[in-house]
Amino acid sequence: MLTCSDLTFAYNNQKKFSFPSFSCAEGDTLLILGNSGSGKTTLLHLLALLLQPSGGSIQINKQEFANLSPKEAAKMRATHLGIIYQKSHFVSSLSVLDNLLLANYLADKAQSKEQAEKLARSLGFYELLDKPTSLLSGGEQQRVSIARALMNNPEVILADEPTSNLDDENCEKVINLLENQSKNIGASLVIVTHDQRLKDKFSNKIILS
Ligand SMILES: Nc1ncnc2c1ncn2[C@@H]1O[C@H](COP(=O)(O)OP(=O)(O)OP(=O)(O)O)[C@@H](O)[C@H]1O
Repeated sequence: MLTCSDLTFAYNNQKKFSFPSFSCAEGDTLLILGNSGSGKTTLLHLLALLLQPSGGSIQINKQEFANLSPKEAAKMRATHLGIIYQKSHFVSSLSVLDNLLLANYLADKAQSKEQAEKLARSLGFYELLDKPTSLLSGGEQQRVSIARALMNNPEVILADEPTSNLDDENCEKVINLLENQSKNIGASLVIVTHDQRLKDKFSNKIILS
């Protein structure tokens, strides 16, 4: 269970944010909606422990994640969170398989080729495992990014605009994959989006203004 209460953040004196409190249970999905500039990416970066809040609390299964040192935050991010960024940020000199195994390595976990192959099968890119990531299409990169976020069976998955560049058919496919995979491992899925196609699909949502 992810619970955030009274989170505040300021880039400077002019740009201050007070976010609504919310929670997202295991296997559930939370949408963070809002217009451009409303603070969606800022909130996602707070949840990803890339920014530090000026106040409030971020808890995963009652453990506090706000106000960690940068070193602790990096460790917690690698072990408890799976992040799907808008851009994939793969290591282009490595194969798809090695990019997946890197997620294990960065979390100090044993590298599980078995887990990578299982995810590749269920996300439909098994035949790409030995390819360099530089040869992947946009849709393939997205599926590999989802698999990479799942490699360590995280408690929370954060997805930044996962459908923004997709047509209706692929939007539906990617959301279903994300939802099913998160449910499979009992993770809380948080999706930041301004994609209006998603807004009626989930009941748990917050709208930033
Ligand atoms: N490093 C920064 N320093 C100062 N202001 C910033 C910084 N980063 C973002 N902002 C401002 O904070 C506000 C929220 O930005 P944020 O990127 O969180 O919005 P968003 O809702 O994700 O927008 P979009 O949908 O366009 O990506 C914007 O007005 C932005 O200009």
